[in-house]
Amino acid sequence: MVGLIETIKDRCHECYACVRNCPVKAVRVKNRQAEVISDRCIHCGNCVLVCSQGAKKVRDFKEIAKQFLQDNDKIVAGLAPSFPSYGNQLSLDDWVSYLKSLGFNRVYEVAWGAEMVIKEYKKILKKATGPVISSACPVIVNLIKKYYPDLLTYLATIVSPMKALYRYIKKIEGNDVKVVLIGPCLAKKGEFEGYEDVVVLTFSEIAEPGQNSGDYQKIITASKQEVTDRRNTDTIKREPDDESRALPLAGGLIRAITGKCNIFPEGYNQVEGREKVIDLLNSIRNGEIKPRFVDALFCEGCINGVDLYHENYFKKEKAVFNFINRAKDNNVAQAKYSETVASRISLKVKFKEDYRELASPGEEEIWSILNQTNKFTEEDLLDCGACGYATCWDKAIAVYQGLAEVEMCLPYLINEKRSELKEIQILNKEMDTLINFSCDGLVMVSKDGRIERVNHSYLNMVGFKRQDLIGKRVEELEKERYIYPSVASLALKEKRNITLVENTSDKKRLLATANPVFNENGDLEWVVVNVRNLDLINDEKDKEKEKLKKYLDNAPQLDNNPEGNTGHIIVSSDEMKNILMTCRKIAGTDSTVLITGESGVGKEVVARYIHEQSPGRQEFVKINCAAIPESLLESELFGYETGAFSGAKRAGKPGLIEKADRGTLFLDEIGEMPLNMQAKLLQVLQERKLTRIGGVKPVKIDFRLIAATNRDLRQMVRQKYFRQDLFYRLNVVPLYIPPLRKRPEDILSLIKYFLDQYCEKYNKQIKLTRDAEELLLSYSWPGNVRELTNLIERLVVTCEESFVDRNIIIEYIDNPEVKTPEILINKIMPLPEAVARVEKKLLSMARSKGNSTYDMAKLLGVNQSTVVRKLHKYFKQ
Ligand SMILES: Nc1ncnc2c1ncn2[C@@H]1O[C@H](COP(=O)(O)OP(=O)(O)OP(=O)(O)O)[C@@H](O)[C@H]1O
Repeated sequence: MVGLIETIKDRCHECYACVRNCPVKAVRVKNRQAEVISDRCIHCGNCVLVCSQGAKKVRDFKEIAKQFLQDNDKIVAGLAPSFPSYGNQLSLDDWVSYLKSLGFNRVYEVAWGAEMVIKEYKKILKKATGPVISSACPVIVNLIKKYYPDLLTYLATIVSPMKALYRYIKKIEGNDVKVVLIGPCLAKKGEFEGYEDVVVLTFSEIAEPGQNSGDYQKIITASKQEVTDRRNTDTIKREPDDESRALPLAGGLIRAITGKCNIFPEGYNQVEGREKVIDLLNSIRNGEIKPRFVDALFCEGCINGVDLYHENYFKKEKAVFNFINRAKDNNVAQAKYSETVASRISLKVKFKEDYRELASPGEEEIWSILNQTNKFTEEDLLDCGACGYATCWDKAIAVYQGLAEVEMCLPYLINEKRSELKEIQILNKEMDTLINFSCDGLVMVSKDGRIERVNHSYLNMVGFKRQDLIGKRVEELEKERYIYPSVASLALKEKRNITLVENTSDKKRLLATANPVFNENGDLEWVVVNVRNLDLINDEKDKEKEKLKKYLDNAPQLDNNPEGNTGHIIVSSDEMKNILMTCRKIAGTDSTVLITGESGVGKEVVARYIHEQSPGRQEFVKINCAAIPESLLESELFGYETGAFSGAKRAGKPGLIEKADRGTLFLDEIGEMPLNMQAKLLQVLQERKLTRIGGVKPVKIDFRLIAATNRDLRQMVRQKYFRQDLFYRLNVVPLYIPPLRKRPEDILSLIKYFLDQYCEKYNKQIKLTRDAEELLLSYSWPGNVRELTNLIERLVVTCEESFVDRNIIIEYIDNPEVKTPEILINKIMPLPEAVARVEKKLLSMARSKGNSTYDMAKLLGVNQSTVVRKLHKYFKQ
């Protein structure tokens, strides 16, 4: 069913003013739009008045009125007695002239209907003893029908003045007449809904009827002379009486009936305005008062109806009094009014109850709704009223009843948005970091061809400053031959990936690939361009590369290493060189780094390297999450305030995180951190603030976090042992350190380095033979660099020989696997030797699987005697 008041989609911006101001909560918020529920609405129009966005639209009957005027010869208007208050306060003469210029045959004052109705009230009040509530205001009628059905018997069964006039017009003008009633009230429109021969318009609607239908403004300025001929020509014996014309003023009806006003508690009561009306109805319902008659108006008099609401009240009141006192020229002959006809018209009406009860939830259901917006205790119920409901409890009930949405809670939304914003800001920062530290040039171009983002590498390549490029059109740069041909411009035109060589004004050649990015509707949004300096790619002697090589050859010193094994970081493999290069690139930022790799590969060494490379960073604070007992971890990390718990030091203590302020916090073995601590750490990372145990004031901290683990964190996230949100927060710059066996180039450099170190330390002279080196090279190093340093130290300390060969080394490697080292072919060797190695390896594998030489023979697909022979050959068994 189409309601009288609709919401204009998209104009509604969730301010909930209509929810707040609807006296009967007939506004439902659905999909973030506040819509009026027509069968709960009482047509008071408050929602229309309070909506600052103009999102509430009252159904338009202007078209029907226009149709009446076009199609009918017989059309009359009824003008409500509040007309003097409207706009420029035209006289009755002017209104009649104007309406006739629109095509109306005759104009009736609704005051005639009021006169009929007043007579009827006088009649029934002579007899009635119990409460009689006036039914002249359709909002009051709707309110009682829908929300006070128990008071329906008190509602006067008399039609409103407008309806009385309508019945009179039909009688006097004939059934084929069409009627347009004009007044300030929205509810009157609803009162006549479903009628085919009558519509109700407001003063504003008739004063601005649209282009070709008369001109209200002209009438305002026209001289009386010009419009005289358009006046009513019917003669009447008298005008409506003053009381009827004063009906739109507060207490108008009671004054007309009794000649006095507001004489409660003697039995007659006058009540206007929504709060007072509702109080009065509640009091009657509860038996607290029993007035004989109530003149009830929902607005403060009809002169305060929705169409007149914004005008000054006293100006409006004065205008009506002036009209009654003939202060203006109102000598227009009135439409025909016959008292005999009027006296024969029935003014009776029957009102039907229209009460619809809503489901009421139990306490448990209400709390479960409240929980959804983080309200778990009474203290969480702020009752701020921002959602339109006076209390959080009322709002939860409205949610249950389908009138409100859970998310309508402003404090909750603000909190959510705040964290979202923080998240976005962090993501943005992280994205900037990634973009800026990419070696490739990156450019983001909007769909209208303007450069929106560029990274440092790109600026270096093209030799422009950021401000010279941002907002510039790629086509312009192409035209001016700064960067040409433009791959972005081409991709924008052709909407596909394109790679080409761009030239710059300083004669550089750039290999540029443009990738168009489309939105979900398939429309082009941006073009992202990836750029590499072609000259650098091609030039082997490129300065950058030389610089890099030089740098890596003279790797910097590390200090403050608790294991005390190394002063250097030794790298020879390309993998490790690349890792160090990334470390240097990110050193200047505060991006979080996650270092993964097997135990002993050098994760801590790399973490310290990043710290050393970071300019201005103060302490390097290392926390081994696996080493601190769970019960102490929180106080160690966060510190505590004086007397935070029994046994706490009297003076309190800063935590390790606080100690890392302006430095680097290295969380080793992060995978071992308990889940509850993970949540707390996440909060610190998000807010960059921490609160000591027992403290209330958060302390701001600025640190770079480097986390390391040898566990598979992704797998742990899947198994719910590790928080996904924390994982993403840590995995901003992921660094994976490969195991030593995957980078044999590092093995020999490390052996040489540690041999020199320990020989010097223990004053020894030891050299490794070639086959000893080969054995170490082919060993799988399950304990990685740590195992290597230990082995070398043990060797130097305990070995008496100056030349250590393969057989000696075997004794130092207690892992049985080494005795059958992994087949690693990194050099040409005699075929028999290679065959022997393979056979030995296969035999040892078969021996670990099979229980007997027969089993081994089966596994290897040879005779048992062959197995015995080969075992003897290789293992002397
Ligand atoms: N590239 C390297 N150059 C010199 N020494 C290294 C290198 N990599 C590791 N080390 C040494 O190996 C030992 C282990 O390194 P580190 O503690 O950094 O490994 P890790 O991967 O963090 O170990 P864990 O898994 O126990 O945390 C240390 O003594 C360290 O100095």
